[in-house]
Amino acid sequence: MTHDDSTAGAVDGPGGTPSGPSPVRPDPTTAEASVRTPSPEDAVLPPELADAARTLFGDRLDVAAAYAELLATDGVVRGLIGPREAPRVWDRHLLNCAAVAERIPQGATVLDVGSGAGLPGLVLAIARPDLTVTLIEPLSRRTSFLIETVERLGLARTVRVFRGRAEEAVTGANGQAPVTGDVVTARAVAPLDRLSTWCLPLVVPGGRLIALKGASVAEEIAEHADTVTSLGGGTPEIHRCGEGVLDPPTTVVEIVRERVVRPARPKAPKRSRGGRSRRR
Ligand SMILES: C[S@@+](CC[C@H](N)C(=O)[O-])C[C@H]1O[C@@H](n2cnc3c(N)ncnc32)[C@H](O)[C@@H]1O
Repeated sequence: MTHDDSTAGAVDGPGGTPSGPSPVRPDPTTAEASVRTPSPEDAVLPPELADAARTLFGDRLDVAAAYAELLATDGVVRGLIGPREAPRVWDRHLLNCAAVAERIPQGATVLDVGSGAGLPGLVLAIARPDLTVTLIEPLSRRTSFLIETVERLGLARTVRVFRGRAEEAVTGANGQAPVTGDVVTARAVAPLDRLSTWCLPLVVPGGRLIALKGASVAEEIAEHADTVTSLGGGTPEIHRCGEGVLDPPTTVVEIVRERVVRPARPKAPKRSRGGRSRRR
């Protein structure tokens, strides 16, 4: 496959996109589907998803459709999503991500860590023009696509791209100022312990991390609850977004940043008096 590790991994990885093919499209796992030339037709909204798309995007549906087309064509050619994902852009990517908008307060500042091709950050910016969104992504091939897509979709007023890792975004890097957000989102980036370590420092106190997760979210929470607490996070809560609109709804875990915990400073090596070793 020509695509890189990003969004193909998102489907099977810890990010929790729903499994299974779309109900009416031809099976995209066939060899034929994977070698086809990317076509704008792949991005046409399937009729059975039209109601959900209208509900989630409202009068921004035309912008969402333009993004779907960019993902299914340019995004595939540039290796940002796998060719098998092209016919699934609406259900597995756009609608899955747009459902999360219901968890985000009006006018919030949102940071999307590990955006890849813009998921979920760009989708949220499309669905919710009241949000100010920063897409945080370290890989240049992906940030180039993101910057161009933001321009092409006319989103430059509300969306910016931070090129770097989440850990760098806390302090600022490469001439870019540090960023914080009321809400930090992530899909398919890392397990909850690592994700909390990277993302909670980016959340303003009282704000929240919203991570899109899959079916095993409860086990993941049980495994990493202590780490989350040690980082100042509150009790992780599971929510289902888009209930009655999407089948299945999108599962998220939310963690409020309740306390500000500074990272532990590494211990200085013990020095003996007079600079000499106590051992003889
Ligand atoms: C599997 S992809 C998921 C992309 C997108 N969120 C999606 O759902 O399609 C993981 C992304 O996280 C990015 N990433 C990995 N570690 C990161 C870090 N420490 N800070 C920011 N982004 C990171 C990678 O470059 C990659 O684009």
